[in-house]
Amino acid sequence: MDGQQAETRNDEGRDVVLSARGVTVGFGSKVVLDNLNLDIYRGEILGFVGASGTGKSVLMRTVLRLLPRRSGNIKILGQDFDELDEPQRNALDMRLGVLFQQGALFSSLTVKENIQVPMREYLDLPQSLMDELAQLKIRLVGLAADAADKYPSELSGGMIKRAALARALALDPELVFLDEPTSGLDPIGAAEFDELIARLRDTLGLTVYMVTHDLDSLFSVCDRIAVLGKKRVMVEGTIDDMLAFDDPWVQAYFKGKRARSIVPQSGHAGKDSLAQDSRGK
Ligand SMILES: Nc1ncnc2c1ncn2[C@@H]1O[C@H](COP(=O)(O)OP(=O)(O)OP(=O)(O)O)[C@@H](O)[C@H]1O
Repeated sequence: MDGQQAETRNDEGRDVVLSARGVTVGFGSKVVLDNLNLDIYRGEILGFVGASGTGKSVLMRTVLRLLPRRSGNIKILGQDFDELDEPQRNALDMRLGVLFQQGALFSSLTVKENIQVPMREYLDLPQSLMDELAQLKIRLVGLAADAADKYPSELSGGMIKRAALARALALDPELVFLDEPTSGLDPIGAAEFDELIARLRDTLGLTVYMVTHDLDSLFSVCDRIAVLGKKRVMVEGTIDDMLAFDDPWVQAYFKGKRARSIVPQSGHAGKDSLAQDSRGK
């Protein structure tokens, strides 16, 4: 099977890069996700929210095959990992980038060496070329060239996020998973990181799956939002869809005191108008 050619269009002609159907995940007697469905479309930034402990990380880890699922089907870029052999799985893995919470850089490796970890794992390149590629990624995420030889302990929180993003982009992925990328950053650092994500999406054509608690991120860069609750995706769509959705948590989240200072509450909240009202003002 040629994975690159797999059909990924849905009935409406949209290019679905990730499709989860009937996904159930649990631990012992505890069911965390029950019959969950989700689609992510090519080129979008999908913001994934939900109360603490609802299973956002569990879903991301399940999609990345770090956790087993009890049932259901997940297709990424038109392919189901369960149906692939090892070389095909590796080829598909190379098309995905992941930024875990807290950056998760290897503390004993420099930034350059961290970025080269996936290159070493999946590619066979001469060191000089890997050095050049690492420098390209470092510039791409807005770090200075001399960050290459620094260790994570020598970097600020914002620089660590950028270095981790550079590592996630090491293999030029099509789909990038970001787990709370702006957590721990000050508002200006968070806004700059959001802008970087949006710019990379625009220039590289990335699709971004972003778990976040950051209302500003949701309103300034996300094209669509999915809300996890009651063990499934309760609602997915635009801000207007969120504002109109009748659920106490969704209402409190999108119409609460903090949201009121960010989100236009009158409906027809286009993303551009949201961006102006958000942290970037
Ligand atoms: N390996 C595990 N073993 C047992 N229970 C787990 C495991 N991983 C997660 N859980 C449980 O699954 C539920 C969902 O956890 P998860 O970390 O996905 O929540 P979350 O929505 O990402 O929360 P937060 O927003 O606080 O990060 C929690 O009740 C958690 O205790």
